Amino acid sequence: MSNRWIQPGDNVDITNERKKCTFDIEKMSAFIHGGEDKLQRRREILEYVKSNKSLGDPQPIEFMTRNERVENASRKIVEMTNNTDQIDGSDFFGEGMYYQALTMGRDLHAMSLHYVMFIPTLQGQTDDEQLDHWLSLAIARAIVGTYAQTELGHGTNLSKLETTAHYDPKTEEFVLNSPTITAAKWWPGALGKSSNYAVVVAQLYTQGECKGPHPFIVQLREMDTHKPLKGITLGDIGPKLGINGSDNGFLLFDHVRIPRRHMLMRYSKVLPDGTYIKPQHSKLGYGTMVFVRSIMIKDQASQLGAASTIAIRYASVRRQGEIIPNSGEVQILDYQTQQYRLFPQLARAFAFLFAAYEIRDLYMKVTEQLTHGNTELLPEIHALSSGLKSVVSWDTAQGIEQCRLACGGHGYSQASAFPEIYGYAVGGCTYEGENIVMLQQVARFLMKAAEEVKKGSANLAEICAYIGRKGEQHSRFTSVDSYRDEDIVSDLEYVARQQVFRAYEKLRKAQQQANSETAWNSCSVELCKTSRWHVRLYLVKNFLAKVSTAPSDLRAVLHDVARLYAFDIITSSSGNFYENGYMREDQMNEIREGVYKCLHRIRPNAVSLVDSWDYDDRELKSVLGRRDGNVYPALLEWAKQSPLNKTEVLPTFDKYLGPMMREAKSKL
Ligand SMILES: CC/C=C\C/C=C\C/C=C\C/C=C\C/C=C\C/C=C/C(=O)SCCNC(=O)CCNC(=O)[C@H](O)C(C)(C)COP(=O)(O)OP(=O)(O)OC[C@H]1O[C@@H](n2cnc3c(N)ncnc32)[C@H](O)[C@@H]1OP(=O)(O)O
Ligand SMILES: Cc1cc2nc3c(=O)[nH]c(=O)nc-3n(C[C@H](O)[C@H](O)[C@H](O)COP(=O)(O)OP(=O)(O)OC[C@H]3O[C@@H](n4cnc5c(N)ncnc54)[C@H](O)[C@@H]3O)c2cc1C
Repeated sequence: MSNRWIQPGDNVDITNERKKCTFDIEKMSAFIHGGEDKLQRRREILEYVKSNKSLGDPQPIEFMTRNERVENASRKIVEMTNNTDQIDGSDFFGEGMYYQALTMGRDLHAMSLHYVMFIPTLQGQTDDEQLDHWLSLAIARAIVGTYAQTELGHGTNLSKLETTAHYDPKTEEFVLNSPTITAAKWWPGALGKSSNYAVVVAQLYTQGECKGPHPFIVQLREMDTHKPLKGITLGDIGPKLGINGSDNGFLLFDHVRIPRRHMLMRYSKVLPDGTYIKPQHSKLGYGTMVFVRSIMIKDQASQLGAASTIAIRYASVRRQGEIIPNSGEVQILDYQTQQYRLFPQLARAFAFLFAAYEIRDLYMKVTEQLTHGNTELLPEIHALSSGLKSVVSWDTAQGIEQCRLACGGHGYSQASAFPEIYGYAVGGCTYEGENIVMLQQVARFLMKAAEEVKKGSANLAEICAYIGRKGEQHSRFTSVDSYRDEDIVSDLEYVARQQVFRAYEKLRKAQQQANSETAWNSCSVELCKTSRWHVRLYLVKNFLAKVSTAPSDLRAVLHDVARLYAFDIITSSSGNFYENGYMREDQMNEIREGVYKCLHRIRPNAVSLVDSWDYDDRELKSVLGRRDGNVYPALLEWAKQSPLNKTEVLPTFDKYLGPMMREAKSKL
């Protein structure tokens, strides 16, 4: 089989790995990315990005100051969006995200929120007339916007946001105000210096009543000078753990007046006389968050896939220590511990990517239904997107860190790209809803389903139908080889169902002794566990189902990866499976052996599996993970670019170290 990843001059070890591959990598890449046509488009976009020198960085961004990063990112995003004819703009999830990943990397930029939240909010929250006016301006880039919801004092609890929008029927205007310091908007991406417009979420007051948080479109800066408008104070919030190419900002209003029609009125409205028309569903205004939570799953999968690619490629070229004395140093990928550390990360990346396709499809279905006023699927998409966002971003952050550790000392260098990948991805545990909080949203959905089952209703959504099933009393497991996909699912369903009812009963008892909010809090650890099991079950089920749709010659290797994902979950929570004698220790030990078998089977294909994800060096931006495996000379070249190496002797020698040593010597 030809292998496009092998080229002359490559490291011998990585080339030998590629020669061992037992499947068609191009076919696997096409399966991973949704078909041959999609793969072909990726290659075309990559060629374009490589050919346009203005889309590149003048030096690795790790060596830039924050100001240089912000400037470099702004230059590139303008160049990138000058050339959107290179992609199918309607395919944000595929071509849009890939084009931006290749060009912008993981540092974010002046327009990240413009594309991820500002435009989607205009699309989702405006009425037809407003859409006509604002969308064309935003798409043409005549205005640059962000999404300003979180405040210094409140991010999670939206009902307590303090920014106010009082309606004045005399002038038909809203008056935006930040009555306290804690009302300052804080965090919105590109708010500090880049955006001149924002969707601002504020408490709407009309006819003397507060109607809760609503979105408004607000001009922040003068069009020509870019100076803040009167009554508006704003700026950058300073450096962060990651995404330092983005000017996340703060914003305060001092009685700023905006026209009535700047309230986004697709769902809620304020009429000229101040009459409030409420939305058909109270959470329709939260739609943009659901959208971002849904697209985050793919983004996170892609970060974990990248980390796995870097670590697995590096482990194939790094030789250290011997397994058999005096037989030569081995590739560190041959150590079982290394495989145990890395292959489950790759398996997770697959599981998350395949779930991302599902949530995208569900999101599109919900959007279509909403155009007909049908809100039936809102609770389901809210629960699934919240749950996946939480579990996936957590596992991704832990997985990236494992990949870094697995690369030893070089993993700690920014040359590896791990610090940047981690800094970028771990933000996902917090933004779009803090993970623990979002898990509790899932739990609300699950507790309602449990209540339905207790009442004898069989009318459960497919996603939680397992809660209503009787299920087996004992695992059907007899041997790893005969452990069928449906048995694996059935075992996970057992544990997930047990956990649902354990939390349900605990909550019910607590509610008999306290009010429902206090009761909820006293059960919230168990409730979060319930949500995690629900999501893990979903991920395993979906992964196995997706593998069954793969071309037949890819199924064996993918099945090993999917089983590793499932076995790893089962064995790392063995206690849950022993409960009520559902599984025996000898069965669990066999599944543990199954993990090692999977590692052994995946080993020869490991490099080719990560190659199949089709990351170009341009996207990985990692010296350790480079395609050709020539890591050591590249590390030396990378280090030479450090600004500290511009001169042989730093001023610090004349100022501090030189005098110190001279003085010490003179005293000897
Ligand atoms: C050029 C770029 C191209 C490509 C980019 C590539 C990739 C992009 C990928 C990633 C993004 C990259 C960069 C962006 C980086 C960062 C952006 C970050 C933005 C932000 O963070 S914006 C701010 C987000 N904020 C939050 O998420 C706040 C979290 N809080 C909440 O959501 C709610 O307050 C909370 C916690 C859900 C509670 O809400 P509330 O108090 O109002 O409700 P209740 O608890 O009383 O519940 C009532 C009821 O309503 C249900 N519900 C809640 N939310 C929803 C919803 N959204 N939809 C449907 N239903 C909802 C809830 O479950 C209850 O139901 P019940 O009564 O149980 O039936
Ligand atoms: C990188 C990044 C980018 C961001 N971009 C934007 C943006 O563009 N626009 C924007 O508006 N916002 C943005 N945010 C803000 C982000 O949405 C919030 O930080 C997030 O929603 C969490 O809210 P919080 O900061 O108030 O956390 P808090 O709610 O204060 O969380 C602190 C702790 O309290 C716990 N906690 C809070 N409430 C509960 C509860 N009810 N039950 C149990 N535990 C609870 C949490 O679990 C957490 O452990 C961004 C944040 C980051 C980190």
